[in-house]
Amino acid sequence: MHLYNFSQDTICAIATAPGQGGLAVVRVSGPESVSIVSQILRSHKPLSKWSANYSGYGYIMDGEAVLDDVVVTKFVAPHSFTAEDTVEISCHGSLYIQDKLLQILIDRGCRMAEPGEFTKRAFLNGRIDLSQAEAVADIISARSSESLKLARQQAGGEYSKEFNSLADRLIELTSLMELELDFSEEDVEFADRDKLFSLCSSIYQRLSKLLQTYSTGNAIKEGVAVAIAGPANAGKSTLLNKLLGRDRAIVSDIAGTTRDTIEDTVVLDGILFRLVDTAGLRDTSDTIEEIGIKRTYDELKKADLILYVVDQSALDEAMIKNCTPILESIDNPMLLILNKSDKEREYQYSKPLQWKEYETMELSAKYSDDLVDLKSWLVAKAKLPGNGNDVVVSNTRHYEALSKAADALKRVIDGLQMGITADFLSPDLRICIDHIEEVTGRRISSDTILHHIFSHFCIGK
Ligand SMILES: Nc1nc2c(c(=O)[nH]1)N(C=O)[C@@H](CNc1ccc(C(=O)N[C@@H](CCC(=O)O)C(=O)O)cc1)CN2
Ligand SMILES: Nc1nc2c(ncn2[C@@H]2O[C@H](COP(=O)(O)OP(=O)(O)OP(=O)(O)O)[C@@H](O)[C@H]2O)c(=O)[nH]1
Ligand SMILES: [Mg+2]
Repeated sequence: MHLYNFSQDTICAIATAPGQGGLAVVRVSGPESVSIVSQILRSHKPLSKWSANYSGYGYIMDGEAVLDDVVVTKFVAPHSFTAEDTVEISCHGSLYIQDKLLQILIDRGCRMAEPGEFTKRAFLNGRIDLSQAEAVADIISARSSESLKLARQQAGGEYSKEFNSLADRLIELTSLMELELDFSEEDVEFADRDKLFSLCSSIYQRLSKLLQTYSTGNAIKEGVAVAIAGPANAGKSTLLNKLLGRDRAIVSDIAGTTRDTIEDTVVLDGILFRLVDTAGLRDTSDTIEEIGIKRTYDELKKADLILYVVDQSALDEAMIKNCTPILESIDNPMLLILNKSDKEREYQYSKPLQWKEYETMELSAKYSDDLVDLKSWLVAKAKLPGNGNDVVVSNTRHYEALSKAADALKRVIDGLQMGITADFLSPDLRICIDHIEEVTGRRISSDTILHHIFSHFCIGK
């Protein structure tokens, strides 16, 4: 671990959103923060004399002229977000003032921060681990209470503790096994095979359980993708508009109204949904409509949830015949919506509806006031099981690392069952530990991986 491995450079960036605002915050972090800012700050006493965590009023000077009056906060290492000396300048949010202030800081020896560099420093200086650093980015991009909850869980200690303790249990075991290798002549067993087996199995089960939380966890983080599909004229766009609470898509009684996919978001019960209205499925000779229908099939594959809408009043045997193969090809959780419940059925089909196995809901997209049951269905399908405090994996990097860890552990378990000796088991145990430790970054030293993670942050974070 690189505890208090302070960087040499002093970096600066605007931490607030780009553009004009009421205020803007410029952050400066690194060993020269205090001395650089004190050169351009006129205040009741020199910045170097301010106590830690103190905020005070002053003037930023551009040579002899006042650029702006500001509030400055001083943090003293290691008690700051980056664990370095940090100075924050809260100025008026004019674009000119922001640019000029950065320019002055750079002239005095600061370097423009790279995206995520403040958080990267917090990680490199040991204030937070890698999964906590990633959680900072998730907190910033959270758009719903549930995604914020996941991000805050990962930002807190519990998430990392789970993975560090799994790794620690395996490390203890591996050390015992590797001890055996040192005494291989003597044919001793330090690590009891039965205990080893039950420990590996229990960790494997835990990993599998955590991996299962990913699809829902990631959907909550990114927004749950809901495809609205079905035959032309079924009322898909009407349903989209009703769920959004506004007229987003064009509705008409002409079949083939929607040609391209239309996407918009809505938050239901704290969960962000990405609703995708699609081109109605029907045989067509229109080239553009055909492209739209191909997109519908793509959306059906990508969606987390599918609302398959049919006009129950217009259902006849031909339509049932057209829809059945599509319905059968859908693997994702799906709700079959029998729309236009306000309308009488035009055609009494001879056989009972053969779609008994599908979850079905009858409604009127056009005339019902509120689609309470449908909204509850969406929320129930998107919610995570459990009490809300369980560790949930929502980060793709973590998911990949944990999948590899589980694969390696599976090989160990299989090997134990076959009575394989310690020298063949310990490499896979090591691989498993390394992958688990990738999550919290105990085992990440690669600059490429770090660069990849932090370059996705905003500048100033
Ligand atoms: N103005 C401002 N607001 C902000 C941040 C910031 O950096 N500056 N944050 C940035 O993300 C978030 C808060 N995170 C922070 C995390 C740690 C420390 C800090 O100074 N920690 C010290 C002292 C702790 C204490 O006094 O209890 C430490 O950990 O030693 C500050 C902010 C959100 N709001
Ligand atoms: N009576 C009744 N009419 C509805 C209902 N839902 C939609 N409609 C009508 O059905 C027609 C088609 O609605 P749309 O929402 O455009 O249907 P669509 O499935 O998006 O159609 P395409 O985009 O062509 O695939 C419109 O005239 C709507 O007003 C409903 O619940 N009851
Ligand atoms: Mg439509």
